[in-house]
Amino acid sequence: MSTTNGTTTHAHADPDGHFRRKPSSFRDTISRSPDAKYPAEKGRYLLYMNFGCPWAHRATVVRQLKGLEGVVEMVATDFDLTQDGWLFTGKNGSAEQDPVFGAKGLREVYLKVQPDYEGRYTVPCLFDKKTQTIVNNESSEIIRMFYEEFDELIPEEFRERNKEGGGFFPEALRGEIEGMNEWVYDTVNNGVYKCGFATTQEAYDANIYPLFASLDRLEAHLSHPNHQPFLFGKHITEADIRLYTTLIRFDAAYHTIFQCNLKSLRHDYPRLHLWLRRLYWDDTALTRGAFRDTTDFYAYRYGYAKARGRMLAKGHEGVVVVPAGPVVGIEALGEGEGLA
Ligand SMILES: N[C@@H](CCC(=O)N[C@@H](CS)C(=O)NCC(=O)O)C(=O)O
Repeated sequence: MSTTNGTTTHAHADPDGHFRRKPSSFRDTISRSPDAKYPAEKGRYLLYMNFGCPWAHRATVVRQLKGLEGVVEMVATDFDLTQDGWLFTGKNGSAEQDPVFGAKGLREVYLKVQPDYEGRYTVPCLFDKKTQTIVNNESSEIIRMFYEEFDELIPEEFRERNKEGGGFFPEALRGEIEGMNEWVYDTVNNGVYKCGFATTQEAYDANIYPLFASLDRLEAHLSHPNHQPFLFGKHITEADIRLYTTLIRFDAAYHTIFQCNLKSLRHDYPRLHLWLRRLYWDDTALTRGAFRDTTDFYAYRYGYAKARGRMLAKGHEGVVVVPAGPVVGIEALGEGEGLA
């Protein structure tokens, strides 16, 4: 985090060239219990998000998968991240202005809630309209609240306990899902940022190979009969949701703009690619188009191109990080493909 002209801006890499994501600040919980500090209530909570951010995407896709559209309000900022943070502009899917405070941007919302707040003004951000506080701005926790805590307020078929397979975070698979979350977060979800925001060759090289080792590991994981069509079998779980929001951005933005280009998903990972296409194109009762509806490729191309440009312009003008890929410079000719 740095301050220029009294304006808080977003830092990328630390002085050693490595990007390190800072922990989220608001960590309260909404609960199904009526006497909780934040009880689940229809219309009480609001999710600030935008269509570019993969962490916000986790929350928007779960909100739609759970049928929570009429229960938790959603307000989009513009996906164009400015010097002043996320803004309400009326463009790029954004609301004209913040519906609660009439704020022009998300920073103002954070500062209304906590005037001495010094963290980042991030999406997703789950806001309580009744007490005018931010309940939580950590996507991994917001999605878990969405799985179960609002279940009394939605139709029977969307409730976790009524789902064959036990829902998005089933008891029997918790250990395995948590295990996968850990390495996928570090090397894939956040790994792409560590490559794209690296400002030294050393930082990029330290992260690009672990990223592709993890994609290879995921490809191998999907070859197991118990791991099809989804990562843990017949039912979509949290592991699928958390992987989707990164992989749907992969070829469009991370491969090109963040230099994660040893391989592409569409040409080099047939199982992962099929897994991704199935989620994106599904219109059955399983997802009702939730993955596709919450996906916006232009937001990814624009948002990451701008973010990397801004990073280089801010004191890193001379930086050259040489991309590692493609791993094969040019494919060899096959039998009979030569000119002679
Ligand atoms: N740990 C957070 C990360 C959220 C996050 O980093 N969001 C980014 C957008 S992708 C953001 O709002 N950045 C604004 C900024 O840094 O000013 C989560 O998973 O919810």
